[in-house]
Amino acid sequence: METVIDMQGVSWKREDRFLLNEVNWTVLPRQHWALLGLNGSGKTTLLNMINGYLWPTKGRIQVLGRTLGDTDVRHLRQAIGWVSSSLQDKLYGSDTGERIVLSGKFATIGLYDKPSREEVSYAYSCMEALQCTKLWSREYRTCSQGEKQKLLIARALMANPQLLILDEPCNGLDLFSRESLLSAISALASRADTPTLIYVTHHTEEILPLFSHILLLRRGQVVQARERESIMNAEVLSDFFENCVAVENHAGRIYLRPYPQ
Ligand SMILES: Nc1ncnc2c1ncn2[C@@H]1O[C@H](COP(=O)(O)OP(=O)(O)OP(=O)(O)O)[C@@H](O)[C@H]1O
Repeated sequence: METVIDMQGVSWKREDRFLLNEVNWTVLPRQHWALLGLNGSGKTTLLNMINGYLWPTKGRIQVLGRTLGDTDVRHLRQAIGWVSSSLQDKLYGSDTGERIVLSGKFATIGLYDKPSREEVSYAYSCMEALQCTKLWSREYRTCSQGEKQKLLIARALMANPQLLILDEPCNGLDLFSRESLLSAISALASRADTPTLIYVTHHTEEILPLFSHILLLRRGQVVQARERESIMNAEVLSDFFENCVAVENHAGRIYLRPYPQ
């Protein structure tokens, strides 16, 4: 079985400091992973490696069966959707939801080619997957943060990726927009043709039960990379955060409280 991601002994050193240190991580088909780490733990650095934007100082990386260094990364990137909020401000505010999503097919900012009828219908189905078809004719600049995130994910689906990285998608969302986005992600994951999902976050309660595995990253090192059940408990999470935390489980989601010593 072809691995989705396979990192072995991956390190990245800058200015005498290891920003990633001996990272081993294997993602298999039909797994969905959450990547949990505090600010500065190395999550973005890791994603940059997976997408071939950074080169490891040491170690080997395979993504979708292709070894980085041995493959055309531009080709590889077409099979990876990387949704991060940094893209939000680059898109044209006057474009409609339809055009924003369709532009994902061509990986362009703005739409320059006339899409076929099939492409338009596929764009609609991507928006259905994200429960945001009501944004079809809406100007992008009039969308809320949560609506923009849904459009960006639908846009990434337009290229039919095998791997979809959701990079802190709930940042800046209020409680209800966050729940609406998480519910859309949950619906997306339940579809038969869903790509492998990697969900990057600082917050355990965003890690929906659909994420079968969790990688805990701290100061550039993998602390744990295992099934969610063996990670989402007070003992492992207190050890990981180096602070005592109490956990509350609501519908399979884990809410943390700092625990007075
Ligand atoms: N090009 C670089 N040169 C030197 N240090 C860097 C470089 N890029 C990142 N760093 C440092 O590496 C560490 C990890 O950064 P990274 O952005 O990967 O963390 P992160 O987990 O994504 O953080 P956040 O959750 O805040 O986005 C940080 O201390 C950062 O300052």
